[in-house]
Amino acid sequence: MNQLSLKNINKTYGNGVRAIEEVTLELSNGMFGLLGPNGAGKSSLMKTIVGLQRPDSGSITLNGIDIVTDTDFIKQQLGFLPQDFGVYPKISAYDLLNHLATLKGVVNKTARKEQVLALLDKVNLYQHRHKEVHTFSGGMRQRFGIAQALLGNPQVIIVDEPTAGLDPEERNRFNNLLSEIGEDMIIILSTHLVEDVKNLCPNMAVMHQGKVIAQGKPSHFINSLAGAIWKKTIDKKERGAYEQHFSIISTQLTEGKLSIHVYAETQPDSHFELLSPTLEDYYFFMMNQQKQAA
Ligand SMILES: Nc1ncnc2c1ncn2[C@@H]1O[C@H](COP(=O)(O)OP(=O)(O)OP(=O)(O)O)[C@@H](O)[C@H]1O
Repeated sequence: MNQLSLKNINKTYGNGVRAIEEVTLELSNGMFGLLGPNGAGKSSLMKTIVGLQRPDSGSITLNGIDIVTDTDFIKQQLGFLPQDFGVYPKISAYDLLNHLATLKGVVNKTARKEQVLALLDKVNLYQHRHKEVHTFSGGMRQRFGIAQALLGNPQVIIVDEPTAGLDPEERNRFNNLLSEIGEDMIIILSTHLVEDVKNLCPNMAVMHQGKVIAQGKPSHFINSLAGAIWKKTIDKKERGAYEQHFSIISTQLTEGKLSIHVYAETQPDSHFELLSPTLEDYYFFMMNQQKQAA
């Protein structure tokens, strides 16, 4: 069982933005969802774990080894699928993966060929191995990204917003691939999509303005709101009045009417219907609390 421990991580950029503030997380094998709105600090945290930037303070260890100072160790043990891969050179998927495998230190030619073909098969790109990666669809590129992240059998895989821009079918396929590989290693999925975390991750954390504001199991978070999420359909014009009297955590427009979800310990009025809370409700509840505290 792998153990990744982050203790009191801080990072402030040169422009004064405090992107990571006292982040402490404990992760072991399986998928871990890091959820938060744009700008919450997820990418900054990922880059810090990967070793692309150093934290100002705090420690990160993988299986007891300090990976902030021992960057060679983390490079061998880690695969990264960044938010933006940049431009792909005009070479085939096989040649590119083979080249990346060499960079990752897989020196034996036969072993490298075997690994590259096995990975292309794993991510369902074997039949496309002679095509150039820049001609791939978004979903194929992301699956190729997973193949390169898996080179060298890493213990930790980090994927940053991997399904952004994918159509629902490609997103589903990509998520299935993630959950298949997720059992024997740590996979960190950084995303603003609550649904992806709900479907894939047995453990998660919520980030907001550089801080971890919640960490635990999605089911635990959902249960913590049992009996307290209420729904009512109102007229759009009534929104302001409801906002004044109730703690509205989310709104949804359907056929010109507004469906509101309200957090309340008791039934706000007899027209409110009690709901079984979802992870979306928990996430919006937490975001709402942060807004109120600000
Ligand atoms: N290199 C940098 N220099 C200065 N500020 C930065 C830098 N990178 C990120 N930031 C700022 O740090 C904060 C956190 O950004 P970060 O990209 O880590 O958030 P995020 O949760 O990953 O959001 P997104 O999903 O939009 O990438 C933001 O205010 C951002 O503008």
